[in-house]
Formats: sequence, structure tokens, C-alpha cells
Amino acid sequence: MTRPPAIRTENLSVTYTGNEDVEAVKGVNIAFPENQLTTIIGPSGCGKSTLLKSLNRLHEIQPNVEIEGDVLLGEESIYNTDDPAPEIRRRIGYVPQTPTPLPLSIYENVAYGVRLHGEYESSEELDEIVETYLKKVNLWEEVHDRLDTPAASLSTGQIQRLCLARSLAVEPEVLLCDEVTSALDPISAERVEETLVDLKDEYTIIMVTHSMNQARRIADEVVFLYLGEVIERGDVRSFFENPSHERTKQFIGGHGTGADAGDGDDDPDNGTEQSASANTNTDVDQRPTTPAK
Ligand SMILES: Nc1ncnc2c1ncn2[C@@H]1O[C@H](COP(=O)(O)OP(=O)(O)OP(=O)(O)O)[C@@H](O)[C@H]1O
Repeated sequence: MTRPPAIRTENLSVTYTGNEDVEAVKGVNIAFPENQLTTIIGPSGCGKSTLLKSLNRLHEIQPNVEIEGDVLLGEESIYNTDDPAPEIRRRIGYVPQTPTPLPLSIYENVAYGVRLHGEYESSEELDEIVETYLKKVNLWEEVHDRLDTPAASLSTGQIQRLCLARSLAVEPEVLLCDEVTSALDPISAERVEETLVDLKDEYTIIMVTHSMNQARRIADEVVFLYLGEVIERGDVRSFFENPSHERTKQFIGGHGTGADAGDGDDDPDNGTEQSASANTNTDVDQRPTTPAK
């Protein structure tokens, strides 16, 4: 049975108005069901990041962006509201591709937002919150004996998990992840992926990825975006095994024609992922693939 949407768009269009207008997202209507992981895939420049950022008003921090339509969190508009943008962004967390820790200790990186929102009553409770979220992202074992050291001393993969913990500690309703493994080495990427799989039954996660292999591994549902429009969406199995639209078929190419359609993904030494976009000549994605679990 389809779960109720945690967040959805209504006729959402996003236009960059610079020297010339670029309508990056075009009248998109899409609902993201709660407590599942939905990946957004599509060729480079098709509007994936733009769509993701519009889900928590992140475009407001850059000039020359026009938004039409609406985004509803539950039944509440995130645009037509008196709530300040930081409160919207607390409820809809965003984790970027390049993890950036605050110039603070490991502990304070997780505690920061909790302090800001005043959602604790004692230092013991704050300690518990920090421990809880570091455990949720599978980082506690690695850092519990050095919580006071600077977060910058961690590896990039650990920092990405720390950033996930920081986002989760303020208890968002939705978590937006923008290519959160693509800047990581394969082993770190695998750890982050495992963490997302652990989290996905408990959180509504919307994740942009360039990797169809990653989408296959961890998504519940897949959304295919092309030139700013949603072409197709479906549960991960039917999406890859039985896509309806010709454009989707072209995009996923030979990868989606059967459950066993091999794409080299299970071979950690494969080194590159053959992007579907290579089949459509719209993109050549030679990013490293993460090894299968
Ligand atoms: N700040 C900006 N100003 C003008 N145009 C922009 C801006 N950001 C993105 N665009 C354009 O909007 C379109 C969608 O870009 P977006 O980054 O959302 O695509 P994407 O699917 O996330 O791409 P990629 O997979 O390469 O990250 C592209 O044509 C891009 O050039």
C-alpha cells in the first residue's frame, strides 16, 4: 500500500533568471512518501539538484531564482508560511555532496543545532542526544573516545556521517541528500550508503544520485527527471525491470531489462559506472561506483 506523502510539490517550476532564463524545473507534481528512500536520477543538468533545493527553500540564499507553484510539508506550504526559513530547514534537512563540518569539535557539530533550537533540558540530555545520533549514523564506535577533538580531524567519509548526524539531531521530518557519496572513496561511500539503508525506515529520505547502481541498491522508489520534468517514477524493482517510457528505457539502457541485468556494479574493481546517460548521449558519467554490499 502506498504510504502517505511526507512532502509534495504542486506545479513547481524553478527558473534561474540571469542573462537568460533557464527553466530548470518545469511544473513538477510529485509526492514523496513518508519513511522511505526515494532517489532522483537523470542526466546531468536535468534539474535534480534544483528540485532538491527547492524542497527546503535553499534557493533563497542565492540571487536570481524564481519559484512558482508550491511545496507542501504534510499539508503546510513551505513557501506561503510565516515560519522563518531556518525553521523550514530544520524540518527539512539538507546534506550536500561535499561534507562541511562546523569548525568545532565532533560533539559540538552534533550539538550545535540542538542548542540553537533549545530542544534539551540538561547537559546530560544533550550528551544523550549526541550519542544517539552518532550511533544512528554508525559513527559512535569510531569517535566516542575523542568527542572533543576537532571534526576536521575526521576522514571525509566520517565527516559525511557526522553531517548526517548533525542534520538528524534537530529531528527533521524529511532529509534531502544531494549526491552524498559521490565525493567519497568507495569504502567511505559504502559506509554512508549502509547508514542511509539503516535510516530509511525511520526517515523520509530524498536522494539525488548519479549512480543507478546506487539507486538499485538502496532506493524504495526512483524518480526519473529529464529536462526539468518528471518522466517516470516507480518502485525500484519495476522502475528498472519494466520501465514504461521510452525515454526511461533509453536512460537506463541495457541495465533495466531484467533482474539479473549485469552492469558490473557488483564488481568493486569495475572502477566506473556506465551511466545511462551515455546511452542517450546527454551525459557521460565516469564517476567511480561504490562497491556492492
Ligand atoms: N545558479 C544557476 N544559474 C543559472 N543556471 C543554473 C544555475 N544552477 C543550475 N543552473 C542550470 O539549471 C539546469 C539544472 O541544473 P541542476 O544543477 O539542477 O541539474 P542537475 O540535474 O542537478 O545536474 P548535475 O547532475 O550535473 O548535478 C542546468 O541547465 C543548469 O545549467
